[in-house]
Amino acid sequence: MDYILKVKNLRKQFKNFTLDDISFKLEPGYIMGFIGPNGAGKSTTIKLIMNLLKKDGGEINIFGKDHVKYEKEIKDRIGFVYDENYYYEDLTINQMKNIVASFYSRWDEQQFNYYIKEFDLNPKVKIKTLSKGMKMKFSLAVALSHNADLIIMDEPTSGLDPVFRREILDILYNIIQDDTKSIFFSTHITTDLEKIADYITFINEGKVVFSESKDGVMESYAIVKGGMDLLDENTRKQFIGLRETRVGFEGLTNNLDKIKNTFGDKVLIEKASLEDIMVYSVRR
Ligand SMILES: Nc1ncnc2c1ncn2[C@@H]1O[C@H](COP(=O)(O)OP(=O)(O)OP(=O)(O)O)[C@@H](O)[C@H]1O
Repeated sequence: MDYILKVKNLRKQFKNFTLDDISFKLEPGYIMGFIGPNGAGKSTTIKLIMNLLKKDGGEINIFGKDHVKYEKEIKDRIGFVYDENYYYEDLTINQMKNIVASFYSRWDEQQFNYYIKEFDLNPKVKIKTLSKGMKMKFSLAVALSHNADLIIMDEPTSGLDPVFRREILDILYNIIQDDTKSIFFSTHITTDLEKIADYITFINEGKVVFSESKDGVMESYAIVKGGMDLLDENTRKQFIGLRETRVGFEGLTNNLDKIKNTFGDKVLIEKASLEDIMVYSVRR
């Protein structure tokens, strides 16, 4: 199997945080969402993949090659959107584009002009006058205009209105249709991932909780609702996370058979959303 992105046993140690043994793989033609609470290590992982930070251990292969040894060649094929973009604020969109375009061997001017128009950006205005959302649109236009085979984005939809977010999701979905390109992006907007992601990698406190197909995840987790009288020391342990109120409890499980055995039809079982899975897993 050829992977576009392969991260194996990745480690990075900061003074107060350790990214520990992170592994996941992404094949061509798929979208992987990268989720986790604030401070889980998502941006750190993305910076390590992009070699903006030096890893302490593990392997990162992109297009089958080591990401440091072949950095230049690899980055030519990556469309990167990052939350702290490093643009020259005094330049106009067009001037900045001319600089950025020179770094890419497969820059597509026509494509860029298409996106600038589509995203309602005026190429003559200075970067510093752009709103947060407009800057993100500019970054996206650049990332999508050099025929990248892998698009890596750190929270690309934060600060974007719902209409434009939907438009971006459609664009991303279209990009992977030829089965040769892949997209890896972090987000807190889990409903976006429910719409377009094929795989979900969930990290918490620097560790991978799971990295699986979205359908597999959505099938294996469920929300269980019932009366407080059903909970005791033993039954509590069957849940990944629990929320208790005066009227009853809601719990997350990934072992429905066991839950059905224990509670029979005394509980109500509902589908879990990605947000449920994240919230209950984090607040054990
Ligand atoms: N350069 C650094 N030096 C020391 N600690 C760092 C550094 N960069 C990040 N950290 C720490 O690493 C942890 C993970 O941060 P990171 O930015 O990767 O999280 P995140 O999952 O992207 O969070 P968010 O959702 O809030 O963006 C945090 O505790 C942060 O303080």
